[in-house]
Amino acid sequence: MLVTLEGLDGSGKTTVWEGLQDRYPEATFTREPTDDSWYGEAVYRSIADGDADPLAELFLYTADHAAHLSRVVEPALERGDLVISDRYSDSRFAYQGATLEAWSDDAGERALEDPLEYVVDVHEPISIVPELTIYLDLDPETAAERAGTTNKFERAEYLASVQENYERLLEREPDRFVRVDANDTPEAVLEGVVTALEGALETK
Ligand SMILES: Nc1ncnc2c1ncn2[C@@H]1O[C@H](COP(=O)(O)OP(=O)(O)OP(=O)(O)O)[C@@H](O)[C@H]1O
Ligand SMILES: Cc1cn([C@H]2C[C@H](O)[C@@H](COP(=O)(O)O)O2)c(=O)[nH]c1=O
Repeated sequence: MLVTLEGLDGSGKTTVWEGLQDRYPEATFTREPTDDSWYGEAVYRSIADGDADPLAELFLYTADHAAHLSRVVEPALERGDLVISDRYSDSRFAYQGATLEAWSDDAGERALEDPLEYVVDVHEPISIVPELTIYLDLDPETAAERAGTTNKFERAEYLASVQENYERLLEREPDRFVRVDANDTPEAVLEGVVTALEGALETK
């Protein structure tokens, strides 16, 4: 079963992902962007470039996703593992959807009518939809504060448009997403996530 953790920068995904490793020692834990491939390295170069081309950046992230799927996710699912990924396709839908929304304002004829839908469509033939996605819900100001504004995405204004996109995704697929309040203590957030995960494992 493929389970993904999503939310704004600083919402606590990595803290939860690390906490889950003690609870589910047999599971495969992975992340996007990948941190052990040249595809992931290319993505991190793009993140560090405040002037990166937004469309090129989308396809760098998507290339990293394709390699992540074929090298890590699919083999683990074929073994029957529980796979838990810290970020996955929804991050692209929400983040690159927001970046491309801003880009479209000045793109003239190249403007995308609905950037989020465009990014979803790019993934449709190549990706695997998670069975459960846990959304750690936190307001953009607290998220930016917790994240410490270390990269170009971690600004409250940008995160507000990312949050709007996440809300659209939750509305589209209410059965796949479970919302967990990320304002709680780290321990309470982890318990909320474990409860959601146990529920999904039971109905499997
Ligand atoms: N529930 C919580 N309450 C308060 N602080 C938290 C909570 N969870 C995590 N933090 C703190 O917030 C910061 C960001 O947490 P974390 O790295 O887990 O977030 P993230 O969602 O993975 O961020 P990013 O997407 O930027 O990697 C860390 O300093 C972490 O200790
Ligand atoms: C997978 C993915 C990530 N991002 C952004 C979100 C973060 O600001 C950075 C790095 O992620 P991390 O979890 O903080 O290490 O990349 C993105 O814009 N699109 C994506 O698909």
